[in-house]
Order: sequence, then C-alpha cells, then structure tokens
Amino acid sequence: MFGEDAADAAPDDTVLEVDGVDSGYGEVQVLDDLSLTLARDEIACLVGPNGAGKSTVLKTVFGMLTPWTGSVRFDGRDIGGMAPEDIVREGVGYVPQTDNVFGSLSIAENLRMGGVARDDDLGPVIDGLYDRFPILEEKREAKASTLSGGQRQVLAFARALVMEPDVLLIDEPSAGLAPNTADEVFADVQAVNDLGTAILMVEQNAKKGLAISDYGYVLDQGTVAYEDEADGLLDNPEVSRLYLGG
Ligand SMILES: Nc1ncnc2c1ncn2[C@@H]1O[C@H](COP(=O)(O)OP(=O)(O)OP(=O)(O)O)[C@@H](O)[C@H]1O
Repeated sequence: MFGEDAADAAPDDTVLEVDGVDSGYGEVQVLDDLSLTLARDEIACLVGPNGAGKSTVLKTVFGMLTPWTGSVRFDGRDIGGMAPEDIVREGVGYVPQTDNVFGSLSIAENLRMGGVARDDDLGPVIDGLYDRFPILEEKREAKASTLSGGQRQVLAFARALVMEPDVLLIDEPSAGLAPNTADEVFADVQAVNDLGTAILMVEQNAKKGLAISDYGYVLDQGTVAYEDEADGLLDNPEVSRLYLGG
C-alpha cells in the first residue's frame, strides 16, 4: 500500500500484468495482442505516435473498456472487465488527461470526493497529502477552477491517492503545461512513486516521460513495438529516429 517502504519490494515483483490483450471501441479494434508488466516499485512510461492506443491501454486496465481477449491481472487477480469502481477498491487509481478535478468544488471537497469509496476516516490520509503537497493545503478552501494547470494536475494526483492505490495510471500529466510547470509535475509523479505507488504513465513528451521512468514501452498500431529500460530506449538510435524526434 501507499506509504509502505517501496524499497522492500523486489525489482521484478510484478503488480500489474497485461497479457495478450485485444481491445477497442465498439467493433473498432485498437489494441492488438498487447502485453506489458509493471513492477511494484517502478514508473513505466507508454510512448508512441498519436492514435497508437496508449490511452486505450489505461482505459482497458481501468475497466472503462473490456478486453476482447487476453487478461489484465493486478496483484495476481484477474481484473479484466471489472467495473472501474471495483478496480479502485482493488487498489488501482486513474488520473485521466482532462476533466480530472471538479472545478466548482473546493480543493478539500475534491479530496474528500476522491475517498467516497472508503468507509473509514479520511482525515489522516488527506492530512498526509497536504503535508506532501503544501500548495493544496494553502488553497484548501479555494475552488479547483481557480488553480493553475500544474496545480490542478497535482490535485488530480492527490485525489487519486486518497484511495492509497498500489498502482496509479496517469494519462499525459504534462499535457497543456508550460515546460517549467511540466517539470514540476514530473517531479510530483516521482514523489508519488517514492511514496510506494507504482505508476503506469502515458506521455506525449516521450523524452521527458522516459527520463523520469524506470521502464518504457513504445506503442505503435496498438501493440508494443519496443520495450526496454527507459535509459535503453532513450539511447536506442532506431527508437530515437522513429519515435523520439531524432
Ligand atoms: N471513444 C472512442 N471511440 C472510438 N474510437 C476511439 C475512441 N477513443 C479513441 N479512439 C480511437 O482509438 C485509437 C487509439 O486512441 P488512443 O487515444 O488510445 O491513442 P493514443 O496513443 O493515446 O494517442 P493520443 O496521443 O492521440 O491520445 C485512435 O484511432 C482513436 O481515434
């Protein structure tokens, strides 16, 4: 769980495993025999061209889409096709790319909304998040709509963390942010990982996304074209030429 010492986990300790998954929208297939794994202590980054299916991977893991074939296993249990609200209770959180906070609600209310699926006292966990992200405490009574883009992204992470997930799925955390703000948000992604949450992240800014990740997957046409340690992908001339802009 979030809060435990991530260093205790073995490096090859798989927490999430997607195996041979086909998935898509209606009759339109997007994912084609897609397989990936996420270790308990790591950040893995999905990169690749527009339309490759990166967001579709997250939606399939989170139960917004049902795998047509193959399996999605969390902590050894098959979660493929479970409803998102049940997947949240299992220990998987999701931060979508857009509409990830309630603008008309205060920061404090947004955080409480993040914990609606918990029936215990949210106070200690929310206090812990205020300690970790002081900007949220400073603005706790302000409406989320008044936050800057980077602050909203931090609130979106924190909201997902109220459930103390073992795995957090994050879709394009740097989308629409200025480079400096994006760097701060990436630092927060690392901070969340340091708290013991494994992260599977989609990132359009492939170089920066891989730079903070342990492992990377390059998706192309719904399947994994390359995978390696993140540094290995960044150093791979072919990956660099084809997918990272040279
Ligand atoms: N709700 C939907 N209904 C039908 N097709 C969709 C839907 N969402 C995405 N698609 C299609 O699925 C394919 C993969 O989309 P996806 O959003 O997973 O790609 P992506 O790799 O995340 O790319 P991007 O960086 O552009 O978001 C695209 O062809 C897209 O048009």
